[in-house]
Amino acid sequence: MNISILGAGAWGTALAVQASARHDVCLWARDAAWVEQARSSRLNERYLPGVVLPQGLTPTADLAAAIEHAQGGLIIVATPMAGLRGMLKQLPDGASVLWLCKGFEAGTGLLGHEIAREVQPRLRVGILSGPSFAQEVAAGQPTALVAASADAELAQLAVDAFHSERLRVYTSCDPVGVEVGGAVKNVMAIAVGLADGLRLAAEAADDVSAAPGLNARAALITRGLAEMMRLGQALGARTETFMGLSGMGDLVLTATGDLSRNRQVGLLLAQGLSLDAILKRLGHVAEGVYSAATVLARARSKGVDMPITEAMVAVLQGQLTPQAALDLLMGRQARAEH
Ligand SMILES: NC(=O)c1ccc[n+]([C@@H]2O[C@H](COP(=O)([O-])OP(=O)(O)OC[C@H]3O[C@@H](n4cnc5c(N)ncnc54)[C@H](O)[C@@H]3O)[C@@H](O)[C@H]2O)c1
Ligand SMILES: O=P(O)(O)OC[C@H](O)CO
Repeated sequence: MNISILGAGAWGTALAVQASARHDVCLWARDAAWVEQARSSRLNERYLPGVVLPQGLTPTADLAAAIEHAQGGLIIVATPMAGLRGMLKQLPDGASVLWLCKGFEAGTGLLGHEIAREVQPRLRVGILSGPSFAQEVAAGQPTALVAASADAELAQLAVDAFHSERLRVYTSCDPVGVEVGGAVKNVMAIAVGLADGLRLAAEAADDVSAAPGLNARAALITRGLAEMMRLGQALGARTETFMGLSGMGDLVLTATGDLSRNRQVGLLLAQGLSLDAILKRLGHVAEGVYSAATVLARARSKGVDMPITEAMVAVLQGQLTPQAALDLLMGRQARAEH
């Protein structure tokens, strides 16, 4: 199959490396200088250091050629959420496209499938999501993903493109649930990072008496899942999706795995670094930072209560300290669990 991956960050590059073992893969980057360098070095030192780009993978800066290459095949949009709208606008009618980004669009508050419906309704669209750190996928470490689309043939195309003995690809007919899971887990990973970071700071100060520990981590993950499900149900998702790879699976990975950029944001905020300094240090996108406020706005518009998200928005906007956010969550009125 001919596959074009649009966006040569960590995740686009990792999937391109995997797919190029069996398919003819074009990897488009907007930075022509990067393409020149990648063609000669066969490396992506900026976004995925140490991973060799196989010969079956062709880096290109020519977007029209990349789109042409995937005619009758598959286009993967691998930009952050902020780039999805611009990419979809350039794709031809009838193209088969999946995106990898996880979030709500800042400003409009839309999910990917809603953006697609708005800008290019004649595309065949879906999402590829699930618990997956780019570095592990690039290294061939076992991973399971989920391809979600209302178009079952398109989800199957994702299986044909990426399923292998190292990378399992499940299908789902619930794009709404898969997208909500991917967006909300990033915000929850910031929250868990924040709590774990407070614990580390307390250990460094040799006073862990009231610091959040493993109990707090489990509570945030579980109540985070409850928030994710409430919002998903309000937006028309299927409940069982949140028990799957793109819900609980990705929430557990991102909230507890130190490779997560969103978790790192929380850990570093708890150390007292400013958000600007953290984003510079990461050098990669942390979608939860940009979509937290839109998750909250979307939830409020549906009358959905999302207290952890609300506290994270206040921390990210500098209105609450990490400790005050935790105190606020612990001080909420008692209520029934379900
Ligand atoms: N890294 C992972 O392990 C991983 C795994 C699953 C999903 N994701 C999701 O995939 C998306 C991309 O993540 P990443 O890790 O590859 O990011 P990254 O920060 O490593 O790279 C982002 C890439 O997109 C390009 N880009 C940024 N804005 C753009 C725009 N407006 N138009 C075109 N290109 C643009 C950058 O130049 C860069 O090449 C995110 O939404 C992320 O949540 C990442
Ligand atoms: O590094 P993060 O926090 O963007 O998470 C990466 C992936 O979404 C994990 O599935």
